[in-house]
Amino acid sequence: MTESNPDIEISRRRLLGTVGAAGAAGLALGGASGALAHSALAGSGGGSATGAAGSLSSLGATRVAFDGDHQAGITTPLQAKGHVLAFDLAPGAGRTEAAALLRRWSETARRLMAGETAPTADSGIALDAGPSSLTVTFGFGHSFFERTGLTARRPTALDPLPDFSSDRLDAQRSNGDLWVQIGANDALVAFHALRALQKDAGEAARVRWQMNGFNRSPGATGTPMTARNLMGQVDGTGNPKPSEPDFDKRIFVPAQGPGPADHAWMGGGSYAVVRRIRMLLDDWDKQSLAQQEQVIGRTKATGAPLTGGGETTEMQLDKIGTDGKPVIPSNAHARISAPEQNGGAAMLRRPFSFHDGIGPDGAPDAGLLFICWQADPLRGFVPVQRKLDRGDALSAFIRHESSGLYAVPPGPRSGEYVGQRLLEG
Ligand SMILES: C=CC1=C(C)c2cc3[nH]c(cc4nc(cc5[nH]c(cc1n2)c(C)c5CCC(=O)O)C(CCC(=O)O)=C4C)c(C)c3C=C
Ligand SMILES: [Fe+2]
Repeated sequence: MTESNPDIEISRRRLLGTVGAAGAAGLALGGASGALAHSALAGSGGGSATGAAGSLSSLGATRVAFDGDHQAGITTPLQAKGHVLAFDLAPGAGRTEAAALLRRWSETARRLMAGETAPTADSGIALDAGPSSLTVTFGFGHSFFERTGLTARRPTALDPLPDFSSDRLDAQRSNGDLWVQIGANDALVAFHALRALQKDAGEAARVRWQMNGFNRSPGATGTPMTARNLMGQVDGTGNPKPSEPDFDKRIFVPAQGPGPADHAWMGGGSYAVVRRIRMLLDDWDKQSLAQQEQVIGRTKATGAPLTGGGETTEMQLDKIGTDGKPVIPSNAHARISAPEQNGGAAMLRRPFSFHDGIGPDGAPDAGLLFICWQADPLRGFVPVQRKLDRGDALSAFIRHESSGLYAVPPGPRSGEYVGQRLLEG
């Protein structure tokens, strides 16, 4: 709260009124993990958050913890609104400026995620709203380490992704020194955070690219369910679940090693692969329902495998139909990307949809801001994308237009800033 701004103080009091009976103290969700870790990761966002708190009366009241073992925004349920952006350090800015920036960003994120105003010159955009499940997540790109003289501490997992034959990447909208992901269940809360963080960057860093995304609003469906994408598919079914014994091992870098001591700062962190994937929706919509379902290998209505059952029924990949062909086609997206087809390679997909208007050809510039999380991209995204690149039926309907890989350090301890163990270790 800025003491110099009486308007903001008044609004903070109003906000506490909004929080109401649930009580502000009872709304901080996350605890040790720094984020909600409910099973319905891709479900309707606040659905599981609301369930956890029981008596929440307002979607805006839900709060995700900033401090914790892992940064928020990885296992947090999908939020309705997202901004993802990359910054490059300004010419002349190095490790000192980067450390000061991460300190400012962390202070701002910590406050905004708690439903407070920005530390300096709050814009007022989010006045009256609660934290609305706001999360802010920070990562480092490959180039950050040269800029800051920290190449000895750069993990090999951050080596550039290989080229894929179907890539149509725009370098201006790819990579970057620093990456920020913002998610919230209210568009104004999300934009407020975006403005505050951009102002914090000051002279130290410039926006390289920025993308905006969305998901279904919590409460839009009768019961919380797995998300749908802009092709209309149920998307997220096969995600690893936090309740699975190997979840942490797949998604987070082990707290102790196994790498050299120089890389220990990433213990508890994760790697984010970020891809703007355009959907060729006019071509997709020309396909019959049966054709669309063959492309994925699952039904459109429920997301159940074509081999039968419900959404969470295992796919029977060896089941042969009356025509003598596999019921789930050999080039179906869900078959090719399944962990059992990729030596166990798995990732946590946590995307936003995007729509950036209509192009000159009348086609929507829309698709998926594909964001996936893993302990090691060489055991997650890379082998799966290599295989999809060679023979995915979905390839005819999508185009990878930008790409980034970021080392996302662990969550901060109380009073720490994100990345402190790298920048001051
Ligand atoms: C390299 C990783 C992947 C990319 C890129 C990707 C793009 C992409 N996917 C869909 C839609 C669906 N994907 C589904 C499953 C699925 N996809 C990947 C990986 C990538 N997808 C994985 C690992 C899985 C899970 C496989 C499994 O565990 O069986 C599905 C099916 C439902 C589900 O499990 O989520 C859909 C639908 C789109 C539209 C897209 C690019 C725009
Ligand atoms: Fe997929």
